[in-house]
Amino acid sequence: MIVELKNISKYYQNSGSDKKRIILDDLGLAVEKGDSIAIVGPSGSGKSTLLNVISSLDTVNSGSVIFDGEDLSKKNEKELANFRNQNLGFVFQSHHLLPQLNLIENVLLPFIPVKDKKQKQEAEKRALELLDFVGLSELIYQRPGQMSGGECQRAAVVRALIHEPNLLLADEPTGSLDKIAAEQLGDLLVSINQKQGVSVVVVTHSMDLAKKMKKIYQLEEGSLKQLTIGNE
Ligand SMILES: Nc1ncnc2c1ncn2[C@@H]1O[C@H](COP(=O)(O)OP(=O)(O)OP(=O)(O)O)[C@@H](O)[C@H]1O
Repeated sequence: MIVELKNISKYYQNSGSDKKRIILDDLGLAVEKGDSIAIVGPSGSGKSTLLNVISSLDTVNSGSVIFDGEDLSKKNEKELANFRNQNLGFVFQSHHLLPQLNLIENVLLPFIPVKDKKQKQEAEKRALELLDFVGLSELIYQRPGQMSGGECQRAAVVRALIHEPNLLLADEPTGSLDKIAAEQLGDLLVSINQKQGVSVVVVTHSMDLAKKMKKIYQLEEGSLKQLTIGNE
């Protein structure tokens, strides 16, 4: 098991009243090693909140997040930051590549502070392998402005994988892509899961993307219900 959410509740206090707005209600979820999971649900149902709870970027009112057997609520901020750096990769709706850097520089950005020469060389080797894996080898000296939206988003996936995370968390990764680029990105997430052995949790409005994952959960009224249409 990679992550287990146990009895998670999260609410916001409505301003000016005593009423609580419950977002996650005694929710449970298990992410097994090798899983690929889609979370779908209406807008505002709490999908991004749930993803942020998994990564401990957001706090909960009760319940626990267990990652590789460790309870994340026992960690302080610095330990949590280290934990995220070591274990998680993130992809968002926008690629967040820096426009003034070329593709390879963007991907290797996390390694700028690293002093160890060997570690830097290994990162560079891995970056080139991953860029080849996602079909971007030809573009390594291009800047984001010279690349398509789909290419930028695939580059963002490479950047998320550069430090070999166990779990990739993606929030609407195809939200700003056209149909063909979205299809390619979905297929890329599947091959990362199957060939690189990275577990994937993706939040999406797109059933086309969700159906590529092994399991699909619908988030509604604070709870998750597994749908039977996953690709398992
Ligand atoms: N800091 C906050 N204070 C109060 N309410 C909040 C806060 N952050 C989020 N919410 C509410 O929590 C609910 C869940 O938000 P969230 O972004 O997780 O939904 P979502 O399912 O990802 O939505 P979408 O599909 O539209 O992106 C929303 O109704 C939002 O207004």
